[in-house]
Amino acid sequence: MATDSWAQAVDEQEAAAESIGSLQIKDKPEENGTVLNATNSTNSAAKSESEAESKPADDDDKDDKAAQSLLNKLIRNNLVNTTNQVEVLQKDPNSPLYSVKSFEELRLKPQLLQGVYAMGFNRPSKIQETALPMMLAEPPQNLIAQSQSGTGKTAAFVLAMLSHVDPNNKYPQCLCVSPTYELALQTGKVIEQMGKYYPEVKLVYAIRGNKLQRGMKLQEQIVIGTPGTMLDWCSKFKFIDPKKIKVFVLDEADVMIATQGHQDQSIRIQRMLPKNCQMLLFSATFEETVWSFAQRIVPDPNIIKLKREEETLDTIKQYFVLCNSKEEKFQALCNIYGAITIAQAMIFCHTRRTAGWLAGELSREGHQVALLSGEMQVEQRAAVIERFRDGKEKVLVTTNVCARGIDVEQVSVVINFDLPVDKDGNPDNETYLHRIGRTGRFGKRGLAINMVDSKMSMNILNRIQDHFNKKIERLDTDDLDEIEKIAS
Ligand SMILES: Nc1ncnc2c1ncn2[C@@H]1O[C@H](COP(=O)(O)OP(=O)(O)OP(=O)(O)O)[C@@H](O)[C@H]1O
Repeated sequence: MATDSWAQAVDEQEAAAESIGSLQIKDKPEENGTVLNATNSTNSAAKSESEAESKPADDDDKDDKAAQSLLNKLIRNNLVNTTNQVEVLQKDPNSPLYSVKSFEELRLKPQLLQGVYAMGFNRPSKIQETALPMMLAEPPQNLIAQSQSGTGKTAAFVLAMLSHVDPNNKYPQCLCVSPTYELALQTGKVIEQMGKYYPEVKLVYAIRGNKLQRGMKLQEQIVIGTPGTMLDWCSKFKFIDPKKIKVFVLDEADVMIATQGHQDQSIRIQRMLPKNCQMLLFSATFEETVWSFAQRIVPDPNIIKLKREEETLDTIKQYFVLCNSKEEKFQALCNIYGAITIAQAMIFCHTRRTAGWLAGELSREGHQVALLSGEMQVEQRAAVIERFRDGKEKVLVTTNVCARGIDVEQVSVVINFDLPVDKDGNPDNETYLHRIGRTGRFGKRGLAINMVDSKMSMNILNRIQDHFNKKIERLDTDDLDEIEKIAS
C-alpha cells in the first residue's frame, strides 16, 4: 500500500539491520501426513504447519498484506457497519435482482440455518443481502465481489459452499484458494463453525505440510488451501478430480496477486474445472491488477461492490505542539497527560526504535503502555490489540505499519509523535486521515495532537493543513489552562 510505504521502508531497514525477520508468516511447514477435517482438525495440529510455497523470502509486500489481512481477521469479532449501498452489475441486466433481508428467505438447509444462528448472525450483512441469493441461485451464477475487510464476504461464500455440496458424494466438490496457510486456516474455522450441525460435510486443507499417500483420492467435500498445493493435488497427484468441482472460490484476490506464482497457479486450477463450475472471487480492494485477474478467473461475472465508509476530519479537533527534540516531545506529552484525563490514546511513531523508546519512557512514568512493534508475530500483535481494546492498557504506542487497518473505536485521542510522511519525505495525507479520521456517520468527536520538532515537520504540518483545508491550532503545552481547554 503506497500510503504506508514510508513506515514500511523504515521497518524494513531496521529489520535488515537487526537481522530480525519482521515477517509474520512462519517460515517452514513441517512435514506431516495428517488430513485435517472439519470434525477432527484442531488449532494446534494445524498451527504446527505453515505455508511457505512460492514465497520469495524478500517478498515483504505480500507478506505484509497477508499479515495485515490475518491481523484483521484475528481482531475482528463483528461486522463493519456501513451505510453505503452496494453497487450491482448483473451479467444479465434483464433478470430480476434479488436481495434478501433474512436468512430464512434463502431456504437454507435447516442444519445450515442453525449454524448461521449459532454464530450469532441475525440477518444478512449488506453485501450478503445481494451476494447470497446470487450465489445460491440455480443455475449457479458467477460472482466477483469487492468490499472491505469485515463486511461478511467469508461468511457468505462459506455458506454458499456448504449449501452446494452433496454430503452423500464422497469426493471434493468445492475448492477454496487462499493466499497463505494461515488465511486458509481462518476460513476453515468459519466452515467448521457454520457447518457445526452438518457434520457429514468434511473439510481438508491443501497445504504444503499436508502430505498424502500417492494414489489416494480425497473423500472430503470441501478442500481449502493455497494455490500451489491445490494445483499439485488436482494435476500432479490427482488427489482431486477437478472435473467434479461445482464451486471454485478465490479469496483475498488482492493479496493473492501480490505473490508471484499464485496468479498463474490459480488460473491453471481454474482451467481444469468444468465449464458449469461456479466461480466466485472476493477482494477487499479493486485496483486495475486485481480487476484484470478477476476477469481471467471468473467468466461472465455478476459484480458486487461496496464502497468504504469515508473517513472525515469534521469532528476532530486538531492541534500541534512545537518542540525541539524527542525528549521535549515526550515532556509535552507528559504535560498533556498531567492536565487532561485521557481514557485511551494511540501514539504513532516513525520508527520502531522511537516507539520502543517512548513506550519505555511512558511506562517509567507509570502509564500502562502497550507496544506494537514490527518484529512481533501477527498473533502477538492481535493479542496486544485485544488487550488494548479491552482497556487493559491505556496507551498504545505503534509504528504505522503495525497499526494499519486497526480500528479501535473507543480511542478518542490520537497523538502523532512523528508526522506521517512518505518515502520521499512528503506529507502522507491518506495515512494522516486514516490515523485520526472517524467515519462521519457516528459523529464521534476526537482529538488529534501533532508533535512538530523541526522546520521540516512544520512544513509537513502546513501542507497537511492545506490539503484538508482544516485549521490545526497551536497548543502551548507549558500552559496548563490552555491544555485543559482542549478537552472541553
Ligand atoms: N450476517 C452477519 N451478522 C453478524 N455478523 C456477521 C455476519 N456475517 C459475518 N459476520 C461476522 O462479521 C465478521 C466479519 O465477517 P467476515 O469475516 O465474513 O468478513 P470479510 O469481509 O470476509 O472480512 P475478512 O476478509 O477480514 O474476514 C466476522 O466476525 C463474522 O463472524
